[in-house]
Amino acid sequence: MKKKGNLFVICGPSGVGKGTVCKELLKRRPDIKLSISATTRKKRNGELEGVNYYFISKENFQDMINKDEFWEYAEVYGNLYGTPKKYVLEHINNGEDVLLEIDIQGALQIKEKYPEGVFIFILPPSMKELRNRIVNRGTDSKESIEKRLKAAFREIDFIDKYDYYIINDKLENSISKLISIIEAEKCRVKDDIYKLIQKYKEEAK
Ligand SMILES: Nc1nc2c(ncn2[C@@H]2O[C@H](COP(=O)(O)OP(=O)(O)O)[C@@H](O)[C@H]2O)c(=O)[nH]1
Ligand SMILES: Nc1ncnc2c1ncn2[C@@H]1O[C@H](COP(=O)(O)OP(=O)(O)O)[C@@H](O)[C@H]1O
Repeated sequence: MKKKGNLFVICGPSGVGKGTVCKELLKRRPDIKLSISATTRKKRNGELEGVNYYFISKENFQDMINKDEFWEYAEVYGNLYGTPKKYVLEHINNGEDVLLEIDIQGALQIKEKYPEGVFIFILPPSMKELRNRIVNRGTDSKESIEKRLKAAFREIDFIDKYDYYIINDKLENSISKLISIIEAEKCRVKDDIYKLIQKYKEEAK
């Protein structure tokens, strides 16, 4: 059986820089596969279909739920978001590492189904800076910003569900930390190590 790839799940409050960190990571590590989620949220200026999300109608989203095509899905800030199951499982089973950028409700569902996933929480340097980042991004209404900031406190309370945290202060440092986590996980002693040990034993015969 082929060695499975790792699953990395990135979470954190809106505006903390998850998208920015993931984008930068993938530039440096094109070997990592990013799962593109489906959402019923409206496309923001500059976002692209099939790059940021698959932007679909509520009816199509429901259709995907009915066909059991999501690995997880949740309602976040009034819109539906889901991880298409096929892409993720195909790549993991093919030995490739997969990155998910999802909310806490989704992360908890994945943790149930796939506890060997690596759960990483991105924290802001301060709540003041978090607000600045959401405001300066310029993509959200005042109401949407308040919704996101309130949710930030609720999400932070789940920190004990995660394996790692990264304070996204300087982007460069955050990327280095994330790459260190990814590399460390590749060296974790897991079931597949026994096959290698067996091979060593065979060689020594
Ligand atoms: N459960 C779940 N959450 C998702 C998925 N895709 C994105 N999200 C989360 O939905 C939230 C809103 O994302 P988005 O609309 O891009 O807004 P932003 O976080 O303000 O940039 C974020 O917490 C994302 O991590 C998904 O497939 N499943
Ligand atoms: N390390 C950082 N330092 C300063 N600004 C950042 C950093 N990371 C991201 N940003 C900025 O913060 C804003 C929110 O980032 P974004 O990636 O959209 O967050 P999220 O995906 O978590 O909602 C963007 O304007 C982005 O350029």
